[in-house]
Amino acid sequence: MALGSRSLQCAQNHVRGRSERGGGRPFVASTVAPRGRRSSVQCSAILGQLFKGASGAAAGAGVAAAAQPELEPEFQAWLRGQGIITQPLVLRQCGREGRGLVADRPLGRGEALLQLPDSLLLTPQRAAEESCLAPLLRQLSPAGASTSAAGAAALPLPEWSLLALYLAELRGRAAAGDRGSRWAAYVDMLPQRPGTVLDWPAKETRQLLRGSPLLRLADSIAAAAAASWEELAPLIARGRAEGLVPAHVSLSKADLDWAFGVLLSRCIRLPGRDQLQVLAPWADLLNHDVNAETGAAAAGAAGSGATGSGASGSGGCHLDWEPTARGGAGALVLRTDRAYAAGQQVYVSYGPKSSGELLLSYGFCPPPAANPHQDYKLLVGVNDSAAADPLAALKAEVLAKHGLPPSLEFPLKLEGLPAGLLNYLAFVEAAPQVPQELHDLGSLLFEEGVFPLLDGADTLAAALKSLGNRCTAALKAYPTTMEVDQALAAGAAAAVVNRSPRGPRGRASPTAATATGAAAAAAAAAAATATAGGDGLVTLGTEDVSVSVLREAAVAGIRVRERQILQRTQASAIAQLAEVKRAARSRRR
Ligand SMILES: C[S@@+](CC[C@H](N)C(=O)[O-])C[C@H]1O[C@@H](n2cnc3c(N)ncnc32)[C@H](O)[C@@H]1O
Repeated sequence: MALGSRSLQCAQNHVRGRSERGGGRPFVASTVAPRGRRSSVQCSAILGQLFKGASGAAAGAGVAAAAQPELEPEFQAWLRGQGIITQPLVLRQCGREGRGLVADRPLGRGEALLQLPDSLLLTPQRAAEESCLAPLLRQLSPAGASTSAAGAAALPLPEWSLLALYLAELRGRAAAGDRGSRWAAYVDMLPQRPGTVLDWPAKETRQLLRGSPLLRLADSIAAAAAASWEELAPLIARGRAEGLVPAHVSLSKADLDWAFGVLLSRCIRLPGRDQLQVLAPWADLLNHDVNAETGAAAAGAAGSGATGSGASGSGGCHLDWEPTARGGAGALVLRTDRAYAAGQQVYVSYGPKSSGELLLSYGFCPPPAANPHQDYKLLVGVNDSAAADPLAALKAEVLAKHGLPPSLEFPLKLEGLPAGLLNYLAFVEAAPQVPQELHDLGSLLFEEGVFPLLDGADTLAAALKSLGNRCTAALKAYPTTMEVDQALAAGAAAAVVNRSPRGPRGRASPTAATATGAAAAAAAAAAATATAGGDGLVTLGTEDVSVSVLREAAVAGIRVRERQILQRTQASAIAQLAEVKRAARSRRR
């Protein structure tokens, strides 16, 4: 097994992406309707949105482009007023995905479909300049300033905070009927509830994600939003005290929370402009294709950030800033990755994200079994196994020497072990009698890809044993069993679909809606806890209840897949360990 520093570098890049996401970012469009009773058809629509995946998003799925009333007419008129030609794409309702952009004539590969000039990008710089707090933002000391990712002017606050602050202000103005901003028509078409994890009740988040590595992601998203609020709250208070904030603009925490959700699910990062993060009206109506090639253009940002990097595979157009477009003035350009027939929806990729990552950052959950990016992110670090590893500091030092952090997330998949995992584990688990041997061990593992004997013990065997143990512990950490999760995933979905369409508070028996026996009983019990009725029946009387039940079902489906990945990894570690031991025995003979 020769895994060298290159493969470890790949793993490191992966983690770096995640921590960037944790740094905060944007977005989710939700078709969730306002509070109130909803019909089974509406519930099914929400269900469809959460579980969206293989069917509608498959490249090639057609959306009738025949004459239909124009969607978001005011927004589209505003775009036209700005000189934007939206053809040959038309805005359509695309079923479970909400609004989306559809070809209205056959498109060739590599065609430029959309060219947004800089003036139509809501950039952090622009947000700072147009904010009602601009005088304060200008005064912020250069010491506290950060340089924009685009390397342009120094920004007084992080990009995400500036965009959120201005979005929240725009929302307040819109709510008060103030149409003075030039972004008013854009803000009007943004979803009221982006549907990201920031919309989930905190207690529910912890309960739902217990045992899953997704809890770390949820925590990092919440922490980024909280940090941003901490940063903005005193500024807003000062602006209010100085009379800078118009009386009708609340700039409340709720407004900011909404803005964080919008950014998490809609912000776009532009590699062609040094990773500048922007909101791009119209371009942010592109939906995600789970089958698009890794690294394809992305609308959406969360974490690894919506990127507009090159799309080479199917099902993902390329979206990025092209400096030579518009006669050298530059523009955000969408290019087709292949030919499209009239009526086909055009997709981008939001990045190689697991269904859980999509659920938390964008509010929809493709079936995990159909998502090629589904994984279980195993966290491995020098301090995570033994509370007091006397060699921890030295290990961190050696890891740093090899360009590696003291802890790393490795994406376990059904298909096999991530590159570099065993090398990293072998190092983390090592306990040499002579500590300085860690230096040589690091060089062998990370530079040469060799697993040496350490004090007579096989370091590869130690890594495999550790991996098996970690999978066992991870499997035990889930609060539910596989059987219950399978029933929950199937049962809540069926409960919604089977709900009687008659009567605003129709009920469906979870027993009828789910599997039989113990699994059905478990689903019934779980469903009962999610309803106000307490009579063991699923009552989908309000949006919150139904969304909560559906979320539970989506997360249960994710847990099922995570468990399958852990079980297969565990079995593989055990089999490889047996092989290593057999080989050692035969060498001794
Ligand atoms: C950048 S917006 C795309 C436009 C969005 N459909 C709208 O109506 O505003 C991202 C949001 O679109 C929806 N979305 C995108 N791709 C999807 C997919 N494959 N399945 C279900 N929903 C999707 C999610 O609500 C997501 O938060």
